[in-house]
Amino acid sequence: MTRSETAPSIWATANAEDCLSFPLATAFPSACWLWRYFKWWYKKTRIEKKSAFIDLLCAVPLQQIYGCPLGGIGGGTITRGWRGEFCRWQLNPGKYHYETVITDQFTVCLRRKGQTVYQQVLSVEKPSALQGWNWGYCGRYAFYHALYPRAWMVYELPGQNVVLTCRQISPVIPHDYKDSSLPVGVFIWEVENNSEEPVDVSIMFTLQNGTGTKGDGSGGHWNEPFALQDSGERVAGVLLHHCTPINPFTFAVAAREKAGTVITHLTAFDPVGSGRDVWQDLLQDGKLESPTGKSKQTQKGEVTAAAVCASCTVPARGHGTLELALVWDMPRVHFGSKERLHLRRYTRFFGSNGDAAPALSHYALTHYKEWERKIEAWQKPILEDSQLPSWYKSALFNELYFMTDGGTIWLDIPPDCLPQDLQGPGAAKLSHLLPVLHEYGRFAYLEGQEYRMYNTYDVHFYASFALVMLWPKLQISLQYDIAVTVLNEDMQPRQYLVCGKTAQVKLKNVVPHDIGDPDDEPWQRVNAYLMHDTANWKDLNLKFVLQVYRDYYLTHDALYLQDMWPVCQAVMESELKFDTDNDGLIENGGTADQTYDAWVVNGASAYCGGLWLAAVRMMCEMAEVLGDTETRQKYSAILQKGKESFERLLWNGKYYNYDSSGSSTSSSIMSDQCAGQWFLGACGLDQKEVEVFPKSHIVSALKTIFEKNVMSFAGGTMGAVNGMRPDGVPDTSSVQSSEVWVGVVYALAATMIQEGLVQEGFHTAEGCYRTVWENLGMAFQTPEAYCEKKVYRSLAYMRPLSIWSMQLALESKAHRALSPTPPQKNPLHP
Ligand SMILES: C[C@H](CCC(=O)O)[C@H]1CC[C@H]2[C@@H]3[C@H](O)C[C@@H]4C[C@H](O[C@@H]5O[C@H](CO)[C@@H](O)[C@H](O)[C@H]5O)CC[C@]4(C)[C@H]3CC[C@]12C
Repeated sequence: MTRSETAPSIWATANAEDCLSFPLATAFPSACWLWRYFKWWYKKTRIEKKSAFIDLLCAVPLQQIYGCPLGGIGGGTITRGWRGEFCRWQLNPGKYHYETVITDQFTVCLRRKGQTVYQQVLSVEKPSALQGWNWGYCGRYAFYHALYPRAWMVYELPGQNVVLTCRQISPVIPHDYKDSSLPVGVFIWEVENNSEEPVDVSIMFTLQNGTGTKGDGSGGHWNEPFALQDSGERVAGVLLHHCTPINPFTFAVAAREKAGTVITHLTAFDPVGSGRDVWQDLLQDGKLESPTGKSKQTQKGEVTAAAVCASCTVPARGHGTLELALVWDMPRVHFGSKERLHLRRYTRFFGSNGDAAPALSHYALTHYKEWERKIEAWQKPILEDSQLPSWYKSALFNELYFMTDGGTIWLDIPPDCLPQDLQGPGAAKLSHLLPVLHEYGRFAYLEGQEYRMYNTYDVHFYASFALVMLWPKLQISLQYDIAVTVLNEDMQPRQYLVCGKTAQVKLKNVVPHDIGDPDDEPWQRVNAYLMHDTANWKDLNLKFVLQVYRDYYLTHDALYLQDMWPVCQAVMESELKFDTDNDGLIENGGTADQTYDAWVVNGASAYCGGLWLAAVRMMCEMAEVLGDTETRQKYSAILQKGKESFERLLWNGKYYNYDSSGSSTSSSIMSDQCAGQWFLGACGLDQKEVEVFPKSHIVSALKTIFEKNVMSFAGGTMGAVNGMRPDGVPDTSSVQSSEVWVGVVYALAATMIQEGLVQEGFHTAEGCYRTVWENLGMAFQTPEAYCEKKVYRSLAYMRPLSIWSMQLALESKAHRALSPTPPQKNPLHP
């Protein structure tokens, strides 16, 4: 199959064998750390029989096969490959299973003058299973395009003068909090008959009862046909009940019946056998037998599948449409601990009894046109902007796949059920917590498919732009959840793996690293990350304050600001303790005590010091809005002192030094040194009258980064390396200083755009996009990091969602150009 180069689409060339996942050997010289990790890993995986939240001994193998995932937000996802396969499954929240289920296919049957003339599985595979089917479609006649949340597959049927286009649509719609939560995807097949005679066209959708795991053969699964008529619209298909003890679910394969369209089915067939029965059934008359009644329950060791077929006649030189859908209804979920039952968001609209698959199918097939209209209205202005390069349009929308395919869960919190973690003292202090959670639910996504922690906060800081710009209520809800955990503590002691010291899991008045592991009980037990004790991290608290103000600026939600204000004060009080010499600037502690968790930083630092000053500035701003004069005065004084210290300790005439420790790498050029300015700019707090960092210094630092970290690295074609020595050689003092972090690069590009270095910003970001989506073939699995020489780390990662901050920067610039208004005007609410 060919992936068309017509932008925006995706294209991959690299061989998986050329690429190395993060080699464990890079963890040396810390043999003690390795030993502690191994002991912990052994206990977790071999004794407790659970999986490790980061499994360094068992990385996910790179497969350059992925395309656009199916499904809305937080109801589970099924990713299809660009060859059309169903290959990545996340139905149990936050847990991935990477397996192509060969039974899951679309097959086309063409009939002319009452004779079947062509019947073909639309797959290039030639598997050993289902030998009775006609496999091996010639990939040269197929084309794939993806622009999330939609994808298009075009099949030119050889020798038939017929072209099929399958439009795959998932309900991922900005500012929509209902349809966006639905666990559905539709496949709209457009048939173009370019021949001089009519043709009968059938599209058969086959699906295995299960996701390709051992559970498919555990017995007790069964299928049944269904039809649902409502408001004059009828859909029909087969339900596949997957009856596991934990998180049972029902698939529906469905099609829309309308004048001229016939829907037929086969309730059950054996996907492990030759498949001849189903093949012959279709071949005979382009329809399936359509038996009534339920199938038998499967026996242990037996697997079952079903088929649904939609058929119509397309006139000579005419056009026809067949509409199919896939639905998965897993309304009630347990996380790995199995302690509590949770309801998914969509149960609010479709019930939680596990019988919603017919209604969901009906809804999807009768609403997809509206979804398409809304998606088009959202994407069109960006796609039609001739100033923007094609690669950017592809990157902006396609990186959004992680919003659903980040192990995402969106829970409903009904008014009559209060989760235990909301019954503590923290929750009581937040007056609008419950109204927000009841109205918009609870949202969590993984740090990465390989780093299984929900809402990793130092990383979400970057990704949060996508959430606040597209689903602001989910960002507000997430922030409320973080605020609750700030006010709570977990006194359980545990040993941290990197330093070996024992300390409690969570301190009061500090922001947690993450909200928990989906294989445990997230929200109830936070801080799944046990590499470092993050109570000492310097960035987490600041990132909370920065997001609170940014969210307020973009949403104008005054109740949110009021609720968050005491929490901001509490975390800033904790943070003030890190200003050990009382110079108005915090100091790092000589460990890797921030998001670069393997890059040691000591004393004042450009990254954390810059975030600190930005947060102090925002404290002044919030105090002003809330009329808290005392606090404003307190933080204004700190800001004055801190600004002076920052410039004195770190400014070297060209850029801000990495840190002030005077070590051999203190003068390294960090690509992320302007992170504080990035947030200030996003909130309109970068104007001359209110600037924290002198404009000339920021511009000079960004130009230096562009010259050194971008243009002197890999010929300027791979984005910005995290750390560069002033002589143009990457800083190899730590594993992470010589990496490129895709999400950091997109944030850097946004900062450049904010500061008027627009060409530089696009050039910088383009390097990452082309490296990941084109050269490394990592479409729909953008990693956290890669090195110059084809080493990558942590596939399918949260941080690259920061690309949406580039979009915010562009919108702000356009808004300012149109109306040079006073500072602090918000582009989302002009
Ligand atoms: C302990 C080693 C250092 C030994 C020494 O200096 O003597 C560490 C060297 C490399 C580390 C691993 C590597 O950095 C990748 C993983 C990072 C992961 O943390 C998440 O990743 C984000 C950064 O990419 C971070 O922002 C986020 O907050 C984290 O959740 C933790 C596991 C790593 C495998 C890490 C483990 C320690 C090293 C081996």
